[in-house]
Amino acid sequence: MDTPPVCINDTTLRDGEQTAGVAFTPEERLTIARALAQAGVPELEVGIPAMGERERENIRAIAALGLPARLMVWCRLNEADLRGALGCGADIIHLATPVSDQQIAHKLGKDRAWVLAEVRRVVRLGREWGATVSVGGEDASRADPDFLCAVLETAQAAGAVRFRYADTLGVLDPFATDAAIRRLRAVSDLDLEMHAHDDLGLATANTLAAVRAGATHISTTVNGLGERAGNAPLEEAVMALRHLHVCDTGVDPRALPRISALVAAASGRPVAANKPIVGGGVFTHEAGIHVDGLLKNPRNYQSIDPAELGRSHTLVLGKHSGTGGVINAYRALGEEIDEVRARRLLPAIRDYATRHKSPPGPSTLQRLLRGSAVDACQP
Ligand SMILES: CC(=O)SCCNC(=O)CCNC(=O)[C@H](O)C(C)(C)COP(=O)(O)OP(=O)(O)OC[C@H]1O[C@@H](n2cnc3c(N)ncnc32)[C@H](O)[C@@H]1OP(=O)(O)O
Ligand SMILES: O=C(O)CCC(=O)C(=O)O
Repeated sequence: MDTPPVCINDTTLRDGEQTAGVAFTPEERLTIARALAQAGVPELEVGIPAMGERERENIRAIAALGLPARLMVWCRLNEADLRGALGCGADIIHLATPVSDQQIAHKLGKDRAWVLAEVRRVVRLGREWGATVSVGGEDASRADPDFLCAVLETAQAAGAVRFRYADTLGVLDPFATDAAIRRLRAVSDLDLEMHAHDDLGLATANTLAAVRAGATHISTTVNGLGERAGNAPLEEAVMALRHLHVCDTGVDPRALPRISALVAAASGRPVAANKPIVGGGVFTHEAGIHVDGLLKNPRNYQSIDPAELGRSHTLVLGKHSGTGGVINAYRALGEEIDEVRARRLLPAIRDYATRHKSPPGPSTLQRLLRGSAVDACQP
């Protein structure tokens, strides 16, 4: 099923940097913003002006790059934050308010009527001051759906161009996401942004469900950085939309591994080997049956062609290897061995991999080959 194009709003430099313990230098922020824009990410959420003059300088420095991406800044829904955001050079000022009764009462000490009145007042003020305004519904996934519709209608009537639906605590599954976004879509044609968190490992799935249900924008972060378990990873969203929804986000997949490495270094958060799309091990194969299948035809065990990402398959030997993999590994070293010889080598290869917790390298393979030749001469 084709889905309409969706606009990625990458928030690595806002929610991503909110990961506890992560702080980018001003230079890292510029490098990350540049890399994302050059890769084709159309929109970047680049910071929180209310944090102070230094952060506003950081935001202005990104704006001064003149990148081919729209810039958004995050504000609380109040006049002071809005005022601080003006003059930062952002294209969109995002004004966020809690929308669940829990947060309205126990974080703000207010009520629903106050929230609606503030949406009306502060969004209008932003419009009067010449800003393009987006409204964020924090904790939308725990909010009363009827109230959420009222917030959306109020925001639109006041002149907001977008509503961000935040699953702030990552409590949705794709079915609940579908229902929630469809409900909003039914009452309003306002642009809708899905902002998913990964507390239950469902951020990417929920983001895709939101797109199917009519979301026009999605929040992502590189490597899934973000509060607690993080946000929907940019690399997963781009590749899942491309493969499952036949949706081209405009982001060049070949740029994703480099951006992932850049953000991993700048954040001090290494990427797990099995992290989808960008993990070091996600195109590496050891198991005999898989290696045999890949050697016969890569499509036997390939969902994503690693070449799409500028990557390639790597075959290694280990405890689960079969003779096909062993013959292939020795061929790569210029040694032609037959199946009998390969089978004779397997126990030593398995033993090595078990003891070292890593595949044998070329010199070890040569040594094992010489050892097996000696063994073969024994009576
Ligand atoms: C779900 C999210 O990711 S929201 C984004 C969260 N990001 C961050 O907090 C990172 C940046 N934050 C900061 O630098 C600081 O928290 C600041 C500058 C925004 C505010 O700092 P302080 O004024 O010292 O307040 P502090 O952080 O202690 O408390 C937050 C205040 O904002 C209020 N607040 C929280 N969300 C909102 C909102 N959407 N709209 C209006 N007020 C809000 C809280 O009620 C609290 O105010 P109170 O003390 O009057 O009750
Ligand atoms: O912009 C918003 O409203 C969402 C803020 C956020 O990061 C969240 O709720 O998870």
